[in-house]
Amino acid sequence: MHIRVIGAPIDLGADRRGVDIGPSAIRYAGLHDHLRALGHTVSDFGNIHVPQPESRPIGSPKLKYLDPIVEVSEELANVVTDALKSDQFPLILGGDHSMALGSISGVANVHKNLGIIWVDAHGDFNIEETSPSGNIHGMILAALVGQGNSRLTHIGGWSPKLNPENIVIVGARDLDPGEQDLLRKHRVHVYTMSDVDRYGMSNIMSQAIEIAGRQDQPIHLSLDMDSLDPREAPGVGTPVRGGLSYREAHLAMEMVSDSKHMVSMDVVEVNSILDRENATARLAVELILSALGKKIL
Ligand SMILES: NC(=[NH2+])NCCC[C@H](N)C(=O)O
Ligand SMILES: [Mn+2]
Ligand SMILES: [Mn+2]
Repeated sequence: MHIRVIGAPIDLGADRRGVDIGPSAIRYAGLHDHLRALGHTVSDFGNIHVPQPESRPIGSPKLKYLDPIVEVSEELANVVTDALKSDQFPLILGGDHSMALGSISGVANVHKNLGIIWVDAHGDFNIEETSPSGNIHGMILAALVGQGNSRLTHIGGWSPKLNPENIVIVGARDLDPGEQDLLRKHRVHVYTMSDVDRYGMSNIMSQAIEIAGRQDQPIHLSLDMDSLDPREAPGVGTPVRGGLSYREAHLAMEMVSDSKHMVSMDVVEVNSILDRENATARLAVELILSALGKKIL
């Protein structure tokens, strides 16, 4: 496979600075060499341009940095669409999760019935009215199904990008009250950490792949590193206790790889300022490799 690495050093969607270094930290952890050792060819687009928060007004406290986030999303969507049209597999490195608005919009330009596996402690299904923070990284999935501010929903001039019934969230353990109502109302499939505890990751992922990949649908995998337990992934801005174990996360990635449905992937929320000796970035590389075909034997 030809993998196109695309950096999205965005921290406009989250409160804490440090995720803007994520793409660099993940590259520094040896991403390209490891991918090549797996037999892939790799090219690197570099990073898309993201304005510094200090250089732009924050705007409404309910939708912080809306203008620059929309600009970045438009650009990222185009870069991702171009990669897919050149038969390349886009691997997008964040940045906070707001970058998935651009990446998934770009994939949706090419794949009309797209399934999503969203591995995350959070639902990222808030709208302006339900968000406790005004941080846009917590609103991205809702925007992609056409809910919320019309500038977020209409990246590329069209909406909705996703059918909520094609979305599966795995690893959820911190959902805001209004966000829970929205997830139920739109019938998004949510596997919480208690589901993972009860049924095991193997069962959960078989179901997730069946739902997101039904009728041979392509799957986009969005991996938020805060899905992992903070003991494994300390370098994230919004850590929540009780997350995925090291092996549960690897198994999830291995099963997505085996499904052969995945057409694109993002890895987000690596916060290098909060990380310990790049451990979270190194774990991100390991999980990318499992998702892209690495086998123990
Ligand atoms: N991508 C993330 N880490 N999202 C965290 C979202 C936290 C919270 N639900 C909010 O809306 O602010
Ligand atoms: Mn997230
Ligand atoms: Mn999260």
